[in-house]
Amino acid sequence: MTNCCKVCRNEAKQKCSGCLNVFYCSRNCQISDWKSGHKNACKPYEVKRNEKLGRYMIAARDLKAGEVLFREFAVVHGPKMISNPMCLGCHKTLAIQPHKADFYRCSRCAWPMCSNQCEMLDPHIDECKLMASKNYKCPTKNNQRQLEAIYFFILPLRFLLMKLNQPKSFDKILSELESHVDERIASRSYESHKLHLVPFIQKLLDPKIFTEQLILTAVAVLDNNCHEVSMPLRRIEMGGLFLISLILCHDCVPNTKHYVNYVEAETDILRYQMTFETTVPVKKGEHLTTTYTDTLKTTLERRRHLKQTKIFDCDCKRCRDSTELLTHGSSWKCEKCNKGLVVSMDPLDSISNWQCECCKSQYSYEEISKKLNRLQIQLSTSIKRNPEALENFIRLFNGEIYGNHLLMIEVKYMLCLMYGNIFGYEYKDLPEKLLHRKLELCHNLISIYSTIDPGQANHLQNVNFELNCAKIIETKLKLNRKIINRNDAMIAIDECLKEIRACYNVLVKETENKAIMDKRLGRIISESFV
Ligand SMILES: C[S@@+](CC[C@H](N)C(=O)[O-])C[C@H]1O[C@@H](n2cnc3c(N)ncnc32)[C@H](O)[C@@H]1O
Repeated sequence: MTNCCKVCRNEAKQKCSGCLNVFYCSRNCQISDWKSGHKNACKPYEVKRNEKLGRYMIAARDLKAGEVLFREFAVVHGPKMISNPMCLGCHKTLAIQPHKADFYRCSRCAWPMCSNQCEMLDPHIDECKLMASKNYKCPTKNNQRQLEAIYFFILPLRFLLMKLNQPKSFDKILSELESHVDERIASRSYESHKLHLVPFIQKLLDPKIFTEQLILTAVAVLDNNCHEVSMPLRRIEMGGLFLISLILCHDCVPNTKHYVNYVEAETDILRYQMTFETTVPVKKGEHLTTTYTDTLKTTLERRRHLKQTKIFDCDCKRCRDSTELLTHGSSWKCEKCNKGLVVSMDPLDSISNWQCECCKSQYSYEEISKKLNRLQIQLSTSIKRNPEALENFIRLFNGEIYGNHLLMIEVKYMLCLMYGNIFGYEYKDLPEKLLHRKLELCHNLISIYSTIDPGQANHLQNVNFELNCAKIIETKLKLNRKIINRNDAMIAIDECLKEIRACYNVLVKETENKAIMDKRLGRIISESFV
């Protein structure tokens, strides 16, 4: 069957490379269609709506792993409610310089800043003028906790200022975005916003326009829809409202990932660019999903977090399955028979009993929660930078929790990154026993991550990178012992380097990772000469 040009209906051989949905006979026809509307239609996703999810996204065509779905900038961004001291101009985390008594402070509103250049940056100018006009000066706080609390109103204020500067956009956002404001009324944070945030904002903005209800709804919209903008190397830690990104619905096994890159632009507001891309192939019509929580936490923790922050009960395939898709990521070992695994009798009911799959003994929800808390505290007090302490943790609790329990997996991930890389455990110093331990950890982690956060997701790529590094070292050992010949060793090492480069290419799309990844790649390349 021949294809017709979308513009002139002549025979056409070239497909639009963006959406792969339309054909053109010539570049001229493609350009004219782009200008007359294809620019907006040419997207790899479509937005749909249903009763349960509100708006959500589906794939507009078959998508490969690693395809960019969209890139966008935040409409508003700024410090989280509790924030490290940060510059309100460039948003870098601040520390008081040695031998100085205080931060540099904005000459008009007295907020901590990097320097006078940051005073004039875009997101700060409007709030600065407003605060100066109301004679409001940032209070000087001495201890860290007080300092962290002073930022609570900045992001809501920036969002509310849109009502004055871009009223149509603000009203559209407020009416379109889900806030679950009515369900938030019973929460502690709602009460705190009502008591502290509303009166504060109303001192700065006209209470006749900025009513209590408007302010509380705006904050609920932020709480329900903001993404984190986290760039540790740039010392950036804040929140942002990304209007396309927020449409993706949640799944505890997502098929996309996202990252924020810093893009040079004229105004500061354009600097933090969000990219969403697929991590696995997605068929046309399938939901595009993200995670609103941490995929590497247990079902109880993920569902509790989603209920508290996004006000819904997750019933995805992973949450519905008490074995978490056969990974047993939440399972305990039975104390009674010492044989079976203990799983929730109804994972969608957070207070249901748990039961041993083997001897059928039951455990209450309280018992299981207490155990989990105890182990979490124990882990947070283990010296996390020390492999011996982490191996001890595994030995100590091996009898209680299953080896694939996500708390164990967290510890194993730390160990897998440490062996071969940190001082005292670099490959040149690593005993063979620990090299084999690293290989074992990598295989174990890959089997779990491939199920719960598969494809091009960062944890899996990191572990695959590490696995192939360890395999190179193992190959060199075999060569030294003449277990394999030089030619076979070179072929095996080449295969590993191919895998390592593929992981590197995935991970460096997030430019924050580049410097670290370059170092990791450089180290293993220098180790791989035979
Ligand atoms: C960031 S918003 C997503 C976009 C939103 N649906 C809209 O129309 O603007 C998050 C909200 O979407 C809904 N949602 C997303 N994923 C869901 C899921 N897996 N199950 C139930 N509700 C979900 C919940 O109401 C949640 O509070």
